[in-house]
Amino acid sequence: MKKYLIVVAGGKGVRMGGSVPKQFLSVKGKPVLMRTLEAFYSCNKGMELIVVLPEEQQSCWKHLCAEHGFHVPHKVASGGETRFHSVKNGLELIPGEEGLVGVHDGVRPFVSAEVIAECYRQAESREAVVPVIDVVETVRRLLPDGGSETVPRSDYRLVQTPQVFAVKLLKQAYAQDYVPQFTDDASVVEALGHPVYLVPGNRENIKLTTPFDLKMAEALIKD
Ligand SMILES: Nc1ccn([C@@H]2O[C@H](COP(=O)(O)OP(=O)(O)OP(=O)(O)O)[C@@H](O)[C@H]2O)c(=O)n1
Ligand SMILES: C[C@](O)(CO)[C@H](O)COP(=O)(O)O
Repeated sequence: MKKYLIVVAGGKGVRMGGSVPKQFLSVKGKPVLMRTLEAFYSCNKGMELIVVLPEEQQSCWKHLCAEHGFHVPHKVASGGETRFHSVKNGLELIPGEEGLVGVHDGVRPFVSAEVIAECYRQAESREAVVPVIDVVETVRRLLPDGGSETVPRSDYRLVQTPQVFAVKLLKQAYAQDYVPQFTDDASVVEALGHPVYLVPGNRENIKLTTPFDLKMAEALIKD
């Protein structure tokens, strides 16, 4: 079955701050986005990769690829106003309705080969698959009166990417109008009434969101 991956890197990185877009930040000598693409390419060289980047960053990306001798084949789509709009732009580069498509955050370079394989494998029958991890701390919910209460953490999971779907289903989902509750792809698919199947993610698969996460990233790289 044909496999696609949309790697979204069209955000502003406000929480990371700094002048270099976070997907281009160097972690142990290599830009984060290259590490992310390599994680998928080393698993499956036949997967078609689509990178979504803000238009104004695309020439910088081209230069970085030349500078690092980066030859993982990929197409480039333009970033949108929100993650939803960026995914939608990436989907436009996928012809027809056959196959499976994953959506992955460009700033999650530590996804494991096992998680990638399992997400795509389960999507063949489930059509909508999301990797999640357990919550390892106690969770409190804030109450309207200003107080708070502990909630059962076993009722919750933390959501990662890649989220993998049947192409036909994801295209149908992204034809809906945007609402701010669409914070990931599963929420867009669920709005159609389609169930989402959960598989175990890997704890290292952090989203590089703040400067602290960069320190974690440096520590996670073995080479
Ligand atoms: N308009 C947007 C917004 C986000 N993303 C991507 O979605 C992923 C997850 O988003 P997040 O980590 O929240 O990135 P930013 O939106 O860039 O971060 P911030 O909210 O701090 O600005 C990132 O790879 C980001 O580039 C995107 O492609 N297009
Ligand atoms: C898609 C996502 O990575 C799942 O955890 C996450 O929702 C993206 O982060 P954002 O801050 O909502 O853009």
